[in-house]
Amino acid sequence: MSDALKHECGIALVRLLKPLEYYKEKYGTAFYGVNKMYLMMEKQHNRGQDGAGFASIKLDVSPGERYISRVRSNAAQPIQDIFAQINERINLEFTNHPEYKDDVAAQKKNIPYIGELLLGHVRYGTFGINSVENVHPFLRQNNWMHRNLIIAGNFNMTNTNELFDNLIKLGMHPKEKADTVTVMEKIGHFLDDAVRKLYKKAKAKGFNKQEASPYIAEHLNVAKILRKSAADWDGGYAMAGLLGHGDSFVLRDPAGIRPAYYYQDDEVIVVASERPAIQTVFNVPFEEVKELDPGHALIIKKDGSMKLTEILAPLERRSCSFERIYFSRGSDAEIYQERKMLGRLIMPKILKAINFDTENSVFSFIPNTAETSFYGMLEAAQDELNKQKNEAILNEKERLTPERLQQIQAHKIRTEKIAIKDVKLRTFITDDSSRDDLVAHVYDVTYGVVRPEDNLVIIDDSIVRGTTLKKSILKMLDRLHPKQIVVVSSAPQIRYPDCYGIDMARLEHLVAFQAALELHKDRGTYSIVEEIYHKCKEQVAMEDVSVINHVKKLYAPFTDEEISDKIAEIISGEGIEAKVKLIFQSVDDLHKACPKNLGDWYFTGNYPTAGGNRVVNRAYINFYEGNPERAY
Ligand SMILES: O=P(O)(O)OC[C@H]1O[C@H](OP(=O)(O)OP(=O)(O)O)[C@H](O)[C@@H]1O
Repeated sequence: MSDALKHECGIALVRLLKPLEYYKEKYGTAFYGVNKMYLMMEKQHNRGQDGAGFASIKLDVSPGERYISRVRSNAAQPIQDIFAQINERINLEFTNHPEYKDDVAAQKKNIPYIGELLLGHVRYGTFGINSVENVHPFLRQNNWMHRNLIIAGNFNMTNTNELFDNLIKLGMHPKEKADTVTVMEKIGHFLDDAVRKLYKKAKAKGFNKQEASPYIAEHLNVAKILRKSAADWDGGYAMAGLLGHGDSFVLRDPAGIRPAYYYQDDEVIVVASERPAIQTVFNVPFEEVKELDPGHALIIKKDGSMKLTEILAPLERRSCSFERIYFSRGSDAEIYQERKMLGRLIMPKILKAINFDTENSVFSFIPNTAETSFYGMLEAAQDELNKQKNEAILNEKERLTPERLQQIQAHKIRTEKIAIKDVKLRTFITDDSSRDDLVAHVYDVTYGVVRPEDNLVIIDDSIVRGTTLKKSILKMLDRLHPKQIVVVSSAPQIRYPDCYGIDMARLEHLVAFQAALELHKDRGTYSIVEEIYHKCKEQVAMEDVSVINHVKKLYAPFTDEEISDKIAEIISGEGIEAKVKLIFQSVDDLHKACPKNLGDWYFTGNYPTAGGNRVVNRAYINFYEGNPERAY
């Protein structure tokens, strides 16, 4: 959406708890961890298609031997690209050294990428430069093993500038302002500090420099380092890190905005952004994959012991509902039911829009994410039809003939595959410059199933900027000549920017915001736009906690339906012959469907951290002043 660099990504961490020989013996390869990591990343490719990175650490290597490997790619198919590179190198080693085949110790000593500790990352950068330097994991290198830090995160901080200034106050001179660098340098700073203190202690105990290293590794208090580092972070994050000697961690933000799940048995400890990635790759049931609590870190020491520790006092839980609606894979048992419920709950509004005429209505969806909510919508439509049939039978029971009964029973809900998506790509997470063109070409429609007297009911998971509908879908649906097109959004209206990962940074890009502006113009109340601007300006120098979201005032005079109707007008533009009706989920029903993910700031303007209000305030000022900068 504009020009800095943010991340809505997926992470995967694998720690092998047994010696590599064990995996060779049991699973036929010492590269078991690498293979599992490949699958874990593949199963999370929905979270990022712009870049992928992999890092691994070998435990207990001799000085002079390489123990950290990393490979990153921003190629077109980045996950495949990094594993092609990894496999090519491994195969080359085996071809040149057939003697390594059954010698795991030789493999570990001589072949890169193999290791006991592995970290993977898939990146989605909606905008900005997609250079390989921006792809995680990031590395902070040092000759002391335990000072090496490798970071990969699914995160967005609202206060990167403040964090950067705090680093300067610590006397640093960071080489970049990028949020990952800022976060990594912060952890790095406290890691260095902890190492220094432990070295002093070791010295006091009479250890020489060489003896001090294992002492430091053993006593390093990762929780304490994270506590100090994260104290001033404001944002949503699941941050994974490896330390060169073999400790590792994943830290989740105190409001639980970004997701993190883990699983442990006697062979592995695994962490991922999504539960099904773990379930499928390790073939474990739902209940055995646990969610990492907000504000907590999962810390694995080099010796394989694992601890869950509170790092920051948890805030009110406000996990991102957009994860459930769109971002996560719908194969998660809970998410699948939640998406179906979203489709179900919106049915009463649909029935009203089609005047209960199930006979002359075709139900369909915009691929791919909305498919699951379509099934829920269908179940509810089926219930309605059954109700209509029952009523007809009861009304006519005195005069019912077998023919008439058969006629009533023959009535079916009409479902068709109307919209077709020609590429398996997520357009929303494609950078802005190429998106309009992409959405215009990516969809196609099925001809010959819609009649002129039909309502065409089509569900999408969300309408953000409205470009998918305006530039592509509506024009194509109109070529089928239905009487009415009812576009249903399984998500409520997106009215406010998001600054915690699902990147929607510019207010004026949101079609709901544009609709509110138009409504004020229509009603002669446009002066409120300037009033809100002044209120926002007054807040610029305030502390985050005191800032109020004045943008709510822009929407306050209108009902949801008035805004929906105006959006329908905006996206249908000129040239659409069918009547276009737009239906959005209500926020209450969203919460009913997704009770564990109550984070709804993009719909309600109620931000989960203080930084959110600063961001919406800034976004509004930027809009008003025509400033194309990002709000955070
Ligand atoms: O209103 P807009 O700003 O145009 O964005 C909303 C659209 O973007 C997403 O599609 P995407 O292609 O990313 O994913 P999908 O195939 O998983 O549905 C989403 O499903 C909507 O269709």
